[in-house]
Amino acid sequence: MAYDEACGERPRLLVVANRLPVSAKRTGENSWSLEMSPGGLVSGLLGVAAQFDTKWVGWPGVDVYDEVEKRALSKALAEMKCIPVFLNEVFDQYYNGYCNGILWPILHHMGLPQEDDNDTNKTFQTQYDAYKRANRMFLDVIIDNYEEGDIVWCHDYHLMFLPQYLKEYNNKIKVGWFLHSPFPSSEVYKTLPSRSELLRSVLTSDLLGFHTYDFARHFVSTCTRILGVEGTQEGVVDHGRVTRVAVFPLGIDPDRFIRTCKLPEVRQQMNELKERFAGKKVILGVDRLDMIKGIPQKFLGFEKFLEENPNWRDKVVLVQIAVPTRNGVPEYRKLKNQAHGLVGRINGRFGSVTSLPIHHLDCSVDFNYLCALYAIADVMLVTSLRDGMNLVSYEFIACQEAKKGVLVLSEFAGAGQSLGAGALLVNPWDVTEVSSAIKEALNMSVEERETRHRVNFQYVKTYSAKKWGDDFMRELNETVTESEMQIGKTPHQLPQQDVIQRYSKSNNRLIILGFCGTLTEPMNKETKETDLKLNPELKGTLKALCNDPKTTVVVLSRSGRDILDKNFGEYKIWLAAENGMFLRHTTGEWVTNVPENMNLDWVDGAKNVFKYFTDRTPRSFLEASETSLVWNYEYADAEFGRAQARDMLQYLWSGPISNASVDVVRGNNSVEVHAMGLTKDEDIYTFFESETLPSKLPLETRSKSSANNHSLKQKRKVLLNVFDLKEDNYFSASIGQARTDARYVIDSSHDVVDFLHMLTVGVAMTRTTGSFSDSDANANLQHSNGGKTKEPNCVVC
Ligand SMILES: O=P(O)(O)OC[C@H]1O[C@H](O[C@H]2O[C@H](CO)[C@@H](O)[C@H](O)[C@H]2O)[C@H](O)[C@@H](O)[C@@H]1O
Ligand SMILES: O=c1ccn([C@@H]2O[C@H](COP(=O)(O)OP(=O)(O)O)[C@@H](O)[C@H]2O)c(=O)[nH]1
Repeated sequence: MAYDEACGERPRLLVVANRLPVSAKRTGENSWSLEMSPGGLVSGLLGVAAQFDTKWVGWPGVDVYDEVEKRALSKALAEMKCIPVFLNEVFDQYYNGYCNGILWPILHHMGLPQEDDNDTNKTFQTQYDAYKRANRMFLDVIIDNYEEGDIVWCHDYHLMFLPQYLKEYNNKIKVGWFLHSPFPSSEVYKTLPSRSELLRSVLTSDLLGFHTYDFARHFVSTCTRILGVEGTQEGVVDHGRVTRVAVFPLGIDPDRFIRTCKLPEVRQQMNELKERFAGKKVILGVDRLDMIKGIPQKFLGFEKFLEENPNWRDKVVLVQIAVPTRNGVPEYRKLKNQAHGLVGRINGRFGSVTSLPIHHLDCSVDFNYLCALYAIADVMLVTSLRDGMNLVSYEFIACQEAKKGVLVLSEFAGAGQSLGAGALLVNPWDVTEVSSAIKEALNMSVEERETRHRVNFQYVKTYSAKKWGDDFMRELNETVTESEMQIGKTPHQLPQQDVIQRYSKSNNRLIILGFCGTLTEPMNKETKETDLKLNPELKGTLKALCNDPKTTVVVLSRSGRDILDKNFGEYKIWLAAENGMFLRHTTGEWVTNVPENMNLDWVDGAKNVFKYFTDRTPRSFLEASETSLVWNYEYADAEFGRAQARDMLQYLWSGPISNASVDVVRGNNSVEVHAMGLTKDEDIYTFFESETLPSKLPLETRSKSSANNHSLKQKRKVLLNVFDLKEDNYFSASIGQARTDARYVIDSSHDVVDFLHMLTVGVAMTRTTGSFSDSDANANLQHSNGGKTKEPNCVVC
């Protein structure tokens, strides 16, 4: 269902992109002609606009300084729902400079150009300043046109500062950002001066979209490496704030192409073209004349084909439409000369008086003619060296219902991931491979062409631009709703005073405590698992709590039996080692809680991988037990630690744990693998909350561990009865973590010491005076809050 159908009315949308869908050309004083703008971004977005109440904000394609003229052009554009941003004097340094001279090559793995020492008016810094200024100019226009509730969808690398500016202006605006180009590997991105500021700004958006998983993965890993933030399944997490990162492959409006191919005038153009190329197969190329499109590589591949297949020389023609683009950038001007040189060489080598193998046009063509060309071509040749999507490939397929020609497609275009099944994929750098693919395409049987075409045609029909827009908007709305709910769920400080009062009055109490970070003495960067020690300040308090016959104290830890024995041997306490795999009664004997048939074959292999990374990551450490492995890099360099964790997970998934029944938990600063179904740290907080246990198991593992769930439910039932743990009758608190399933938070392990101490004081006072008053509590506690009325029986920290 489309988004608008679900909501009843069309949502208002401001689409903000560098280019408006129409560009103005001055035809006289105060008069303009408006032409369709080139490029896939515009084509793609045109397919989206209908289902929203859309207005476009963007550069109109010309400089206009005179206010009267500005008003006239704005009026003409308003009829097309377009709002101009007049960039004028900023344009050159912003668009030719920072956007297309610096960002574009970086995004496409082409490296930063050398800064020109002689031109002090045009440096990285001046271009960067212009870029920021231009982004502010977009903001100003948006502010003038924004109405409450509008969704603002920013597009592409031209507008990386806009999300931050928008959120600074009004944090409530729903902001999405979509990148139409690829996102590079962090190794390439990190060469960019000002790399962090751009990432930070983009991360203020609610939703970030990319064409492919590769680009999204590069983005997330770049953020983790450069900013030291956390990368998760959902996206990027920074100080508890999640920026959702997702994949939305753009498509086209296929029906527009199918309809156009049926128009009489287009049929007429097709006939003319067929006549013009009678007796020859037509290979078609349609690209902006951009370095990323691999036009020289295409010519070299074609030259090789002609060289090696003399019988084809007068039977094939390559028609290349090279749409002029970004002439203000020196690299593009050089490319034009290079392309012309190659065309001259190849035509000179293989042409004759009456026929030329390459027809190269330095111009754009109108839409109808483009459709006619797509429709009559036998082969479409796309050799991009790197390309966000490449919609030309889609358009060709949409126009080939009758002919069922072959798409030869670069594996480095985003489209390679969607149309790879029906296309012949090539590495454009490999001229021999391109040449062979041309040959294969030209000789392909009708049956094979039909099968390949069917696959791709189905894809192009289904994954349209409309679907792309719907999916992005739906995700944006869901993301915003979820994050609003998350804010509502942020836990409050533990109401210590209230807990103490009710704890004192209760006759049957259960305290469940963690160990590391809860009861341990303060740790430093060098602390190892084996060195963990119970905080000496707690000894007396813990003894008092354990010796109280009305109180049962449990320490539930990830640590192994040895460590717990060493620290708690002298206490009358329950110990649950390895997250409950081993239990020790207050009398001191350990019992195993491991299911008999549990397969632990994976442990040794995984341990080697953990050890490898521990050895190579200074200040990280490994906690290994019989059933679980935890690699902790809390004290390692944050950026390096995260990068290592990611690599480690990749090794683990592809090797030792690929077929094992394990849970993998990616913590803030740790990677944990444990036998499936064991309680994870955070599960204890939800254990008493609801009937569905454990709450956090990933969907795909739930069914496998249903037997385990059943036994957990049983245990829960027993505990609920014994301790009378009604819903409101217990208090769970996590230490210093904002994102938690616990109901409350306690700021630090110091506060845990104070709080546990106060529990014993409360009991003593109640015993001597019969009550524990607010003033008693206030005299002793720094952190206190108002709270509930029922008697608490359970405290989980
Ligand atoms: O506006 P220009 O500087 O003339 O450039 C035209 C567009 O080029 C880029 O297009 C990208 O978007 C397409 C649609 O998502 C995608 O298929 C293609 O692979 C990309 O190169 C650029 O990203 C756009 O902003 C430009 O408008
Ligand atoms: O003379 C032309 C030839 C092509 N196109 C359009 O330009 C877009 C190119 O998009 P693509 O995604 O392939 O690459 P981009 O140019 O955006 O990098 C396609 O929609 C083409 O229909 C155009 O406007 N004029």
